[in-house]
Amino acid sequence: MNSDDRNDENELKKYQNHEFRVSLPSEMIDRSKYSIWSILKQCVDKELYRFTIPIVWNEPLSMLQRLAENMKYSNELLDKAAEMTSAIERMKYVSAFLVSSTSIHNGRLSKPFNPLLGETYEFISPEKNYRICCEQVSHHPPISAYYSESTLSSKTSPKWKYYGSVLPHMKLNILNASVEAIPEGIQTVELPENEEVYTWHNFKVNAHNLVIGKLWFEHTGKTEIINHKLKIKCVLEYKPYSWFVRHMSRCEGYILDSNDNKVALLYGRWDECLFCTNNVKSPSDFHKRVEKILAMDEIDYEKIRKDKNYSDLELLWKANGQDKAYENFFNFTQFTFKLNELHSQLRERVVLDDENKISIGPLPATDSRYRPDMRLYEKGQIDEASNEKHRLEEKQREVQRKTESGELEHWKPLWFEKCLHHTAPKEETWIFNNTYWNRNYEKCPDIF
Ligand SMILES: CC(C)CCC[C@@H](C)[C@H]1CC[C@H]2[C@@H]3CC=C4C[C@@H](O)CC[C@]4(C)[C@H]3CC[C@]12C
Repeated sequence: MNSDDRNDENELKKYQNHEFRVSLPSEMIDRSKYSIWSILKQCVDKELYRFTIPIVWNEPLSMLQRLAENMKYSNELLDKAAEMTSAIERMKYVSAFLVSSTSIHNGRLSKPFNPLLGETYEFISPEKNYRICCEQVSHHPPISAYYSESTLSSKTSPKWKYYGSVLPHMKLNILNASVEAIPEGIQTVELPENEEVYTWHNFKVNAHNLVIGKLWFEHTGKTEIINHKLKIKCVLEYKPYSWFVRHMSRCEGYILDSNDNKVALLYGRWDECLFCTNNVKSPSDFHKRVEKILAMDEIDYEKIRKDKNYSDLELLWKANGQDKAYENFFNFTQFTFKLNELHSQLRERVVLDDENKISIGPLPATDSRYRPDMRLYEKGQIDEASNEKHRLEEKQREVQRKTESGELEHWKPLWFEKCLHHTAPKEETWIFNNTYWNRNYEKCPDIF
């Protein structure tokens, strides 16, 4: 072993043992003086991304980092999906993964920073069992693409892949003072060992009470997860809050086999837990029994497992109750704090993992963690952050002008390519070209 190897080993240990920060450098400021409505109401019939919303309504993360957050329960649920021997069971865990990814955004009443064109973000889980790479591939309209994979492999390919793109259309509803964000774009999970491809579209998000009262967000709508190989489907619905029923965040659904027969029922809360039963005879009885569980002050999952009234119930997913949200820190959790931390191993050098497969750092200059405006905002330097944000947007506009006048070549994303989806008919998507992890950043643009 030469000294370089030893150094690598030490660096890797440092990465693995790195104690991530447990809060942000500064608490968020009081927003009550900044009316968001006075700005939003000018945006009727226009796409909201064309308007500058005061920076105090932002959270110190970019949309790319928000997408990386969807990974929080991936090793629990996608690993499990990949391990199941029955396709119906696999579908259950892919569905639970979608629900778990919604839970992460609960209570996050701020707008993430709009990524600059060419901005990237990578996150390798500290346990090193998955990695994700995101890129802002279009500016107007804003499109963020992401690709993630398990770094555990089954034979030669990763155990699972999860990728897609998001274009958040924001629509304003003047009458009830709400904003609706409709994410366009197809999301895919692949389980290579079973040669299965699952796709779906994300739920929309409604922001209520923008004028008076307490701002709150709600995910609603219906979606279908399709296993294209076996034609198995899961239909999932997030119910809007209704004053009459007074139920929040309810999520219900069912799984259909290839002959369109219901083979399983799902019910739960997208911010808390998801239950399932194979007894499809009486959905209303199933819903009632789960409602009883949800009504408990503190759900005792251990007790439920042993209770014979619930013997047919399967708990597919529950939120990690220990990871509490910090109200003074934009409702971030401990997991969220990690996302924008720029620790030395990410900055300085290449570190290889035990099998010399995964290199950790250095980051390209386009990584969201290097965004100066977000860094200032995180420290509570609001005015400086706002000026920097303005400077970056101006810089981006200048490049755009030069592109339009032909002075500069048209920008092509570096790590993703737009094409037709290989499995879902007629859908356009962005596919990862698998070159990012070679860490050759020569072509990275200067955006910050
Ligand atoms: C008026 C202001 C405060 C409105 C802010 C709207 C914000 C909260 C909206 C706009 C776009 C939305 C995002 C659109 C798409 C996705 C992808 C999905 O997989 C998880 C939710 C997520 C990440 C949404 C989270 C909430 C979101 C960021």
